[in-house]
Amino acid sequence: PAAASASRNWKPAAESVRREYLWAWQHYVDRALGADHIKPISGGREDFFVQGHSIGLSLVEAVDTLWLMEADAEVALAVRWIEDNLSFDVDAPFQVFETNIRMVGGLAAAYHCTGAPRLLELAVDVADRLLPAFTESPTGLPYRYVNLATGEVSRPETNIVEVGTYIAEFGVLSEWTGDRRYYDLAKRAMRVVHDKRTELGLLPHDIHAETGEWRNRQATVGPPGDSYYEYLWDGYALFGDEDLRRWYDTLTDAILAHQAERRDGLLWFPQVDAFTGEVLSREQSVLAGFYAGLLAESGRIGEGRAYHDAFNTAQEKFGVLPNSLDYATMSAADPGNALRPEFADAALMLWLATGDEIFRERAKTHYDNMLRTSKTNYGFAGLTDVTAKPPSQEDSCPGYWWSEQMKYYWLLFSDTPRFDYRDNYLSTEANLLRGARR
Ligand SMILES: O=C1NC[C@H](CO)[C@@H](O)[C@@H]1O
Ligand SMILES: [Ca+2]
Repeated sequence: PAAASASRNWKPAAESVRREYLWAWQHYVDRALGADHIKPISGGREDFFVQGHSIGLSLVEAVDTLWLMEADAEVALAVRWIEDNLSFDVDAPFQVFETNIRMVGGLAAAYHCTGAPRLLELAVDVADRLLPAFTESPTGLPYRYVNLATGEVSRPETNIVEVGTYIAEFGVLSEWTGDRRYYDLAKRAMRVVHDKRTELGLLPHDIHAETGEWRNRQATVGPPGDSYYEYLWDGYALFGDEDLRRWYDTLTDAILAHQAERRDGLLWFPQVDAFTGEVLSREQSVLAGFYAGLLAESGRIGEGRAYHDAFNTAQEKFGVLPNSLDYATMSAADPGNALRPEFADAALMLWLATGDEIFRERAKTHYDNMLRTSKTNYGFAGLTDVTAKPPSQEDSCPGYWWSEQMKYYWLLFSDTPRFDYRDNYLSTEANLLRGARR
């Protein structure tokens, strides 16, 4: 990357990230191998998708991170576990969105990095088990749940994230297998949502998969709006689909016109009524912070910088960002932090887009604060209150921790030869679907 300014020596930071990750990985292998989650304080195991039946979520999420860190023995162990143990023939309803971004995406990224054929077979296997959610829907908007063994679909009360966050994972499956069904089904759902935008060009976030009717009035760039917008741009960036770019630009122009607010020189994105533009809430989920990176990736660099500046003001105040803050009062609306990665996600995207060292500095602060507050007996723990002294931990470590922030820090600090810094793609779960240099 064209790091214009003379940058500091980032090697020690990169070595710290790799050391801490492999330390946590070893505890997962020793105490929770095959579990969806390790419980980092007690060393216990925890299920994510289906209570009582883990499918190795954290392991699948870790493969491409381990590979980028050149931890090849650990990659071999993880791939071997998947080849020997992973089966999606589970008679239970799985959430289609989470299963896609984590398992389809995790397996596709592992295949992209290692080339192990079983990984692609399993990505296709689980994607095929998700398809009834799309093909059974009268509108093309997928149901929220599908039974992976029987194909029974359920829960049509859904949202634009859970109907519109598939094109990256489904698109590479279509590219790698030649079967266009995945791409076409993912794109159709995105078109339905775009075509239902309001007069202002805004989108409410809740929708019904059977009637196609909006179920609320509020628009947000946070959950459950966020990755719908992200994947419009990503579908263009990955596959050159001009429809997706046009839909993205139409909706983004409307967001910048009606859903942005400058306050005390900082740029924020309040929740607004999609039909009238009235501001409904100035709470800002920490998950919305990814949007600073998306704006920068998609040519709105000034706005991307400004939004990251806003979240950085909050990081400077809180140390560890709360799950949700109210930017009118800069107070913690939800004082927990479930090890959310979005600030680091956006820092990486902004650094790749600008080469500006400030984003590496901000990500280093994010890492240092996480290390100081979340590290515990057998790994890294979410926090129940970032404002407590010291912040109070909870016995949980989410699957995305293994795929997201530690990978972002590693890519920002290591300059690893295994990553193409000029031509790459990381999904909303940070799954590497383009740019692995084997
Ligand atoms: O898009 C996502 N939303 C929620 C998680 C991280 O906060 C993660 O699963 C992913 O980044
Ligand atoms: Ca994301």
